[in-house]
Amino acid sequence: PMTTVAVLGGGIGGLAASYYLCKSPQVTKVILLESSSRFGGWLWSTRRSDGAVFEHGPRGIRPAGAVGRNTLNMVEDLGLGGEILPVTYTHVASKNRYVYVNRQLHRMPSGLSGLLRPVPPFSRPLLLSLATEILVKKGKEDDESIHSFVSRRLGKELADIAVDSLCRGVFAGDCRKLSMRSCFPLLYDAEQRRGSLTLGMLLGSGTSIQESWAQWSLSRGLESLPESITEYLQQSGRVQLHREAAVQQISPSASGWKVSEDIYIYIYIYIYIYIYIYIFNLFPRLYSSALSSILPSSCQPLIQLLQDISTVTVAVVNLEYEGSVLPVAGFGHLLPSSEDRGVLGVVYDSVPFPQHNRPDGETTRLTVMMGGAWFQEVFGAPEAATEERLLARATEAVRSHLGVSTAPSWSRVTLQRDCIPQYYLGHHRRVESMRRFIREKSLSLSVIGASYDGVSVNDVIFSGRTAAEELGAV
Ligand SMILES: Cc1cc2nc3c(=O)[nH]c(=O)nc-3n(C[C@H](O)[C@H](O)[C@H](O)COP(=O)(O)OP(=O)(O)OC[C@H]3O[C@@H](n4cnc5c(N)ncnc54)[C@H](O)[C@@H]3O)c2cc1C
Ligand SMILES: C=Cc1c2[nH]c(c1C)Cc1[nH]c(c(CCC(=O)O)c1C)Cc1[nH]c(c(C)c1CCC(=O)O)Cc1[nH]c(c(C)c1C=C)C2
Repeated sequence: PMTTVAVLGGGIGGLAASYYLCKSPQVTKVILLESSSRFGGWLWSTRRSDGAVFEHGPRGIRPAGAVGRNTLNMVEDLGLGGEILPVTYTHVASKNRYVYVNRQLHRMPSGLSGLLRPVPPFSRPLLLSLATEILVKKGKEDDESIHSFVSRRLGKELADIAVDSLCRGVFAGDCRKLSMRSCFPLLYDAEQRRGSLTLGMLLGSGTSIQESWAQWSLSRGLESLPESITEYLQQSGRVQLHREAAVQQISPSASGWKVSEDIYIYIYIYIYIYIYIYIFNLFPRLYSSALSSILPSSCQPLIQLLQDISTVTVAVVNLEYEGSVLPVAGFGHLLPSSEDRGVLGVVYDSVPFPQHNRPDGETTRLTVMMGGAWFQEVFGAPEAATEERLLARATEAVRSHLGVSTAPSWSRVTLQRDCIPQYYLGHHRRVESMRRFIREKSLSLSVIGASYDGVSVNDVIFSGRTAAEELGAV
């Protein structure tokens, strides 16, 4: 049957779902409703008039695996191939990874020598941890925190320092609460299937082809991606794009869903209500809680499950310094929660992407990420946090971690509220129950976006594709 599909939310997930849907002969019309004045959600870049580019959301996309290849195919299809800025595995930004521990920057162990001898801040050679890991018995729990899983298999020190900081650099979250199974499904599977992470890594999953890029960006910033998808959708002639169209309520009707937002759109959508309308929820700024607030009370169990997925707030502080000020080269450094609860890490944007520097003259661009699961504890309520205070804390971190005592020549503070969903223990069961409820009630609804099956840009785009495929599209 020919269908009209409503996509709620024009973040990268909603745009990707619309992109795949509009390629399907089965879908006659797509209506994309975005509450804010721009599409792209967290993909948000500042392009200064002098040519410098700063990212306030994601800054590097990793091309590995099927989800990574999928995004690159989309990028090529959109004609953005010529704008890709790749960072190879041999680039210093890929080879050098740092943690700031005991008031010092430490390069993370790498290569053979890094495996064989202990490298501070670690007291054991990594090889020893990996070798003994093979002998550790498989866990019996259905779900386990990342910290507990890694302490059990690789030792407490790696869990406290390396994994604690890694989780802050990906989820801005607390590895003692995050679920191993939902956050790192490949490693969880390695234990389940091979009984060991080391063996799992050595034997491989059999599918990954070694790629030469560690990550990539786009010459005018990652926001070019949602911009290009929007253009593509406009040109397709099959997608109606609406900005400033916040969905307030959706309710089931005999033939699909009734979608209501502000008056103008309400009337507009109403015309299409008698056609079968599928609703894709694309993850709202308020994430799962935004979907829960627009669902009817007949969906109470679903509303509850959605509300149980929490999110964290991150303060993103972009800084520009005159001259080449960094004492080290790498992608950036992370801090374990034992070192500083408020500052998650610092990205050395100029190292992987010097093309985004101001073209005339030498500058260094850095981004300090703060808060996350510790936001409230350190900075208080997000609405009360002032830009001045966040900026002062960020420049102080750059001074003490990297020895840069000059003041930045340019800065921008963005408070990204509720920006990263947290997959706490039991997350997989919540998502399963949600999908079961939708199936059992035969609701023509798909839930996609960062709240469910992965938080990276690649995962979110792939979830849009999967939902479109389930509708017979693609
Ligand atoms: C600071 C930061 C850094 C990141 N870094 C990386 C990185 O380096 N690499 C990486 O892969 N990923 C990164 N991510 C993750 C990635 O950017 C996000 O997970 C992804 O962009 C989420 O996309 P989404 O479409 O699910 O949600 P969103 O981007 O939140 O989109 C949802 C959209 O729905 C709209 N909306 C909300 N409510 C309604 C309503 N009622 N009606 C209509 N519209 C509504 C919102 O305005 C929004 O535009 C980062 C995220 C953040 C915040
Ligand atoms: C959802 C939010 C994400 C943030 N970054 C990523 C996502 C999906 C992508 C990402 N960032 C890092 C990894 C680890 C794996 C790897 O290959 O290194 C992934 C998948 C690590 C990282 N993130 C930041 C830094 C400085 C690093 C260390 C890099 C390295 O060791 O090479 C910066 C940073 N990005 C995010 C946050 C919250 C953050 C905090 C400092 C968001």
